[in-house]
Amino acid sequence: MRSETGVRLPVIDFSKQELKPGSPDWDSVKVQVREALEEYGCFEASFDKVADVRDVLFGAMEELFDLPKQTKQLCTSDKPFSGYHDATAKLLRESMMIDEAHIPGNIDRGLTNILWPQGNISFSKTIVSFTQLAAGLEKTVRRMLLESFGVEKYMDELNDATNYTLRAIKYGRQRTGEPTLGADAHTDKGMLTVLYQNEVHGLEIRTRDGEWIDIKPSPKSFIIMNGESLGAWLNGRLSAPYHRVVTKGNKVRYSVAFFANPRGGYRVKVPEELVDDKNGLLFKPFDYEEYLQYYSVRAARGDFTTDLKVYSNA
Ligand SMILES: O=C(O)CCC(=O)C(=O)O
Ligand SMILES: [Fe+2]
Repeated sequence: MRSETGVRLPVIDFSKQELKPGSPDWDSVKVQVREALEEYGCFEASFDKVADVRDVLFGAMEELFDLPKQTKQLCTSDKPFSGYHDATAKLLRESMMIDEAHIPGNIDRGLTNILWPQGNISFSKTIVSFTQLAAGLEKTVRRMLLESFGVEKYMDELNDATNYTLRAIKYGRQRTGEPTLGADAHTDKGMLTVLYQNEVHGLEIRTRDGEWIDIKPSPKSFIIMNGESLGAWLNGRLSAPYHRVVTKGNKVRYSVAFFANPRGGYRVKVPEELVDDKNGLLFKPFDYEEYLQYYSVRAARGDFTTDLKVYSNA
């Protein structure tokens, strides 16, 4: 976790049994979450339970990406970045993304039944257990943040408006040994991202001082990252960190990105409690999926700089 610059991402412990709202442990973790997101836009969340699914999860990912390309390509979607995306001449990254991944049955319908028409119960079970852990952790972090900004009354509204999207990613082996770009520098567009990876590191985060730091999470940790939509909803009180993936060795890197995104059709609007004479409104209400569409057109041209400060400036 210590990079060449000496900067270390905060590690916050979410494994305590008694992490219940209002408890002393909860209040202490809440303060750490807010400070880490203010400083870095992300942190390492230590969460012992994920160790139970680790081996089967990366086994399932190997099984998925080892399927023939024509099979993977059956998973399609109209939404930007969703469905299957093959590696390109520029990037060794393959990805498979599924929407509303937290709804029981969607993993079967959108993924397993298409990839394995004869069935693959263990694949579905593995992915569903992972999404439940990740969604639980995302809700805990979001509740802490909302409490910390005094706007916890919006928790249920945001829950109803959340589309959890799961993206399984494979960064292929590269034989040159040279550092290779796996994901261009970008900011995540949704509310919060929960990342989990195998033992091959490569994620880098840009600090406020413009330095890139290597992220080397423990096998028992997720990385939690703030997205642009949450920053905008909080009227600019948090911002989304630029990050990229650079792989160096000749081992395959698997990661799972679990995104909490606002559902299409829901207008993301800054709560009135966060706007006053000293804090004027910075972001106009916006529809996340319209914004993602707008961004994806630019990203396809290699422009990853679009952000809500431009798109939705009040
Ligand atoms: O693979 C990773 O660790 C990061 C992936 C990522 O940044 C993304 O999918 O938005
Ligand atoms: Fe990202």
